[in-house]
Amino acid sequence: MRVLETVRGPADLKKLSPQELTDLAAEIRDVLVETVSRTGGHLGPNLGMVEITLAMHRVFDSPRDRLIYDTGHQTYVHKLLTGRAPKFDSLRQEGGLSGYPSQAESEHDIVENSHASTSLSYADGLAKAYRIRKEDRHVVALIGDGGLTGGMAWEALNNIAAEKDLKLVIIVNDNGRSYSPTVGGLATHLTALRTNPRYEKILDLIKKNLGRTPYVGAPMYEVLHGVKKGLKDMLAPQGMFEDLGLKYVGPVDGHDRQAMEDALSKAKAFGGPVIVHAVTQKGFGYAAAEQDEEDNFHQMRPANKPRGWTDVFAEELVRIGHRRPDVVAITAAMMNPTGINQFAQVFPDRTFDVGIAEQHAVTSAAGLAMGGMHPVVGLYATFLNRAFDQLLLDVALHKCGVTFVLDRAGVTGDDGPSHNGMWDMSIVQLVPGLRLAAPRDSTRLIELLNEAIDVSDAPTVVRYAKGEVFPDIDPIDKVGGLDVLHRSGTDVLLVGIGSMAATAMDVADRLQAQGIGVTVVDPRWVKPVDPKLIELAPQFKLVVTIEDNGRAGGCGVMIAQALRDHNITTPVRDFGIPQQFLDHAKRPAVLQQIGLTGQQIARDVIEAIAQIQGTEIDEPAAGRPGGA
Ligand SMILES: Cc1ncc(C[n+]2csc(CCOP(=O)(O)OP(=O)(O)O)c2C)c(N)n1
Ligand SMILES: CC(=O)[C@@H](O)[C@H](O)COP(=O)(O)O
Ligand SMILES: [Mg+2]
Repeated sequence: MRVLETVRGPADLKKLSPQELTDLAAEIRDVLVETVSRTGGHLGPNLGMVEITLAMHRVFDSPRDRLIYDTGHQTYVHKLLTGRAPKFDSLRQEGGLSGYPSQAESEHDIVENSHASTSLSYADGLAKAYRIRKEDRHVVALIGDGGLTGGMAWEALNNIAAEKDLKLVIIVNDNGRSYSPTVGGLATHLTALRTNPRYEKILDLIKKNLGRTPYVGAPMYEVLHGVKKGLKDMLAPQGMFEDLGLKYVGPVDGHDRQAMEDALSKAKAFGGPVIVHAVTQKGFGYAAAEQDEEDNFHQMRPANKPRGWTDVFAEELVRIGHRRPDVVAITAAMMNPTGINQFAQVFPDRTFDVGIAEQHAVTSAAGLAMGGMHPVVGLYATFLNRAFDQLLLDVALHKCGVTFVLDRAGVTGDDGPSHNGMWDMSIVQLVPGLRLAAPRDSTRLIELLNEAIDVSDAPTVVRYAKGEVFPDIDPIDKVGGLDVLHRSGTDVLLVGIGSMAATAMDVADRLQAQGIGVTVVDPRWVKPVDPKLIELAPQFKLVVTIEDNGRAGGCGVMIAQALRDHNITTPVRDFGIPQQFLDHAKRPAVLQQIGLTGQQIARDVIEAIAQIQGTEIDEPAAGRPGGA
């Protein structure tokens, strides 16, 4: 029987011998490689977390002691050790294990949000609560070197450093990478702590000399190895953590389970905030991941990935860069995933990776614009949430010409509720002067990106979905700023927004088959509302909008408001993502669940038209969230 099969929870770990623990680590790595290669997910980060997670669960008593993981993408080992090994095959599958912590899955899980740099704030709050309630519990927060480049982490550290009696252990999992190598002064400092030349030289000297002394030498070196941390503390440059007033333990070899347990036990005994600096390698123990230059298999990439929206953007941005020397690109630690790496290869001096620091990225972009540049900020749509105030009052208030390119907009699916790009078109509606574009295909993405960077007195946003780019849908006509995509009558004016234009075409065909005349338009620029839409609406019985964004404050709501503002009474049905947190599943499955497929929308529209005409329909549509 495999050791892993004997581990039904953390308590079982404490009974294992050193050899069994070594065997267990190897078994876990085999399971990770075999499963994640099939299901997709974060293989690299989790291969780097095997010994650390074992040590965490052997030194602390989860769930009495709370274990918090920053971003949460590195919790597969935690899941395997907390009773979920039998279900691990269902990772990231619909109805299966989430790729992130899930309170519904286990009492050992607490933070579900996959947005980085939040763990220390949760830990600060939790530890204060236990102190007030006089509960003798530890809080352990694991944060990566990438997570530490986020501003929230430093806000939290500033507070934690002042609370000398918080039972809080912070493990910095320092593998030197976010996706790509971690950037900035912090990364440099962590490297200094990790590889202090004086320390390494002295240690090598001791190792060499002692190694030559028979019998006594080797054991003596082991003794020194045990005091290695002390040596390191003494020789390493005073860390900023200690300058902050935080107790610092390390650097510790994060793949040496015993060393990690010793360090965590020391930290636990301290009884106040302690930072344990663990040095690991992303992808450790699996050569293909260790040698993967791009991102050490941070996120499994399909072998033959089809041409996607990101590729179209990446190539066009390089073309723009050649003709517009004022254009610069900014990424928040996601150079490759956003496609900005191609611009960086050609224009390295005009590319800025600011770390996982979206707020800084946006306000720095405002500064760059004030200085005469035209920044293009590449983010995942969901991560713009974090920089709303900066967009509103640093960029838009000053009428800065900054272009935001939001990838992974709409339902992304696999990465769970906090990764869907379902809030961006709602929050940008609130920004005065901002212009929002939603391309339906690659031709429109290229057009709209070029139109956006020509706007120099307001923020512009271009947003598109995850994955494969949709086939071009050429317009049959143009009316003002509207592309007319289908024309079979004036019962329904169907506004297909961005990637949902293809769905709108499907709906139009289904309605036409039922004798309902439809005109499908794509506004391309969805904010401000195109005056032509307002002019056309009275000619129709019903206006229908379809968007891959939350319905609350979405484009549909804004179009309905614009019609009301012009005293137009044509009713509007807005279809979008219901304002819910959506469980992980593949995108098509989620769209089906929320009623955002052509068939479901067509059925709702037929019902609506029947109500308007006062006629009966054969089979009333079953109620569904997306069309409500
Ligand atoms: C606010 C935010 N921006 C970007 C991301 C995308 N992202 C996911 S994991 C990751 C890198 C995390 O690096 P690190 O914290 O060092 O953890 P590691 O993967 O190295 O273990 C990034 C940038 C995110 N989850 N949250
Ligand atoms: C954890 C994280 O934020 C990303 O790694 C996330 O998994 C996005 O994955 P994609 O790049 O595949 O959309
Ligand atoms: Mg890292």
